[in-house]
Amino acid sequence: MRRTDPPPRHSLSDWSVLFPYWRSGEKWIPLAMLGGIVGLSFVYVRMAVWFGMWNQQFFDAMFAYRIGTCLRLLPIYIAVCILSSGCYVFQTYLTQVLSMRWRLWNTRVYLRRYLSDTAYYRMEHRGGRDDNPDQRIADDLSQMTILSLRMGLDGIQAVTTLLSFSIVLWNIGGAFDFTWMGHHFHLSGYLLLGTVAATLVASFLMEKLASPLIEADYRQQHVDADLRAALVDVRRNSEQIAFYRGEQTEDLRLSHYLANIARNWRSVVTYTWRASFVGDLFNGTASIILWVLLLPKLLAHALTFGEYSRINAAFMQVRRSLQWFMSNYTDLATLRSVLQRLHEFEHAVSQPAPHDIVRIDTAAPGIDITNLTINRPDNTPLLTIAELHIGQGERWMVRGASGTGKSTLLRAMAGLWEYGHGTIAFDIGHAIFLPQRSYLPPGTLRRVLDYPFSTRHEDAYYAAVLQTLNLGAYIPRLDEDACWDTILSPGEAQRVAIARVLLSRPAILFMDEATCALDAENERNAYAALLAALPRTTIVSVAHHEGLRHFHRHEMTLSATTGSITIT
Ligand SMILES: Nc1ncnc2c1ncn2[C@@H]1O[C@H](COP(=O)(O)OP(=O)(O)OP(=O)(O)O)[C@@H](O)[C@H]1O
Repeated sequence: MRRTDPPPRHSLSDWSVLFPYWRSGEKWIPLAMLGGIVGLSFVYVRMAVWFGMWNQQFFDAMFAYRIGTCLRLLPIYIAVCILSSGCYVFQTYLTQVLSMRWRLWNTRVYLRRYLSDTAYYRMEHRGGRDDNPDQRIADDLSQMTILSLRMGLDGIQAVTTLLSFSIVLWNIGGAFDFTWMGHHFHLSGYLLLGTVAATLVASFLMEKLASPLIEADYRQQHVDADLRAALVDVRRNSEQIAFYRGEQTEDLRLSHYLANIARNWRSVVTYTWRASFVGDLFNGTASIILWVLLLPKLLAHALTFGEYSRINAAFMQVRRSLQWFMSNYTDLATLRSVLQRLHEFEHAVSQPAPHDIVRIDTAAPGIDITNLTINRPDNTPLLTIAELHIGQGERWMVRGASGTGKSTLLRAMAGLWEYGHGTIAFDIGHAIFLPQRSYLPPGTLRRVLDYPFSTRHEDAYYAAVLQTLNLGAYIPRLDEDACWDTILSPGEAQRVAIARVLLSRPAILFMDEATCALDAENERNAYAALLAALPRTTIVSVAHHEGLRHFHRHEMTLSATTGSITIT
């Protein structure tokens, strides 16, 4: 996301990311669990109502010095306490299990969508708001399930509590009769009305003071992610930075992100402080509010201690449940920004890959290009190929000055370039692309050599291929689990990538300066090995080194001035 962009407005459609799990084929078990959790909430609230009645009986007996009644009431209380704690523990357990199941399901779905149809590549190269997919998949999904379950269930419990204790408060609060300016007033359920009015005033104040917290929280997630991404950048490029001794510049860059965090954090602190102040003030003054509401009863000497304790419990419960929105304000703010980010992510992964450059998967040997125009992202033309046929087993060298579009041509062949139009036909399923910098995933060297396939070969085959490419020293380390990306030199990494080709024996091979880090002898050796082992494989190779010309029968030279190709 560009930092100058204001955070987007929250919209109702953001909430749609909550629903797919509950409509999926797996919905029955989670729905049953959810039903169990909600059922336990009702039981829990029913017990709280019972505790209120017990309080009244117990304290009335206590202040009437009826010790026998008190002793009779105590064991029942202990039994219900144990039952209530059991309900609470079981409910917590069910909620945690449900939360994890939901998170795992969502993460699997997101990963599938992120990794399908090269969405991960397009999101990275298009720019825009859909940054930090790692944060979306790893953190936001977890937060979404935990927060929405907790808040949803607390919300249900708050409503149930509110209804149950409102009835209690209405019934035992009685009416308030008074005369004002010569008129007689009769106010039924005034205790309940007074409690609701006081809580709503506090909630209104809270909304006014703390609503910017949502935006501040949204920005906070972004600035935190920026710092994390910059640190990953330093880790990935540690060697280059160390060679340049770029520590100071990196320090400045990281400090810039840190300053953004600090700046936004100040807003978060201010808005949180405001919200907490109103919430805390209201909590602190609750007993005074109740005292004021009870004044008519006190003045009329119409309140026993048992009644007071029951009213107090009911008042607190009604207040707490009404206050649910207030006390969860920060969580609600976080949930809304999490949903907003996930919605943006969903929007980004669901953007269809443009297919203006049509790739036709054909079983026919060779490659056919028709009316191909490749543009730059700003739609200015870069390269045009009217008609080109590359026959099976032919070796083509692609040449041209830097920036003429050689790598972009290969990107278009791989279906990764979306600007332009035309048709490219070849056996897509049996083609391999070798970029200049190979990807070496963590794991054993054997796994690195097999990537991205899971086909296993005989040990002797791996050994022979490594030996051919002068990588014999690594044969004993085939099963060593290591970070090969940092262990192997760039030239060795390129030879490992060529070893992959020799192992997987593709019908078509595209290489983009895939041997540029090798010395002349190893480069010649690598090409000779490829040609000897794969005589029927079609090879299209972007290369600058003159020494490679004699490994190719054909040459395609890209022109910077005309944007066309010359074939020799
Ligand atoms: N993602 C991108 N966004 C904007 N411009 C791009 C992008 N990728 C490539 N280009 C532009 O397209 C042109 C061709 O780039 P390309 O990498 O294909 O050149 P090349 O011929 O392979 O160069 P070199 O020999 O230096 O590797 C360049 O002007 C480059 O700036």
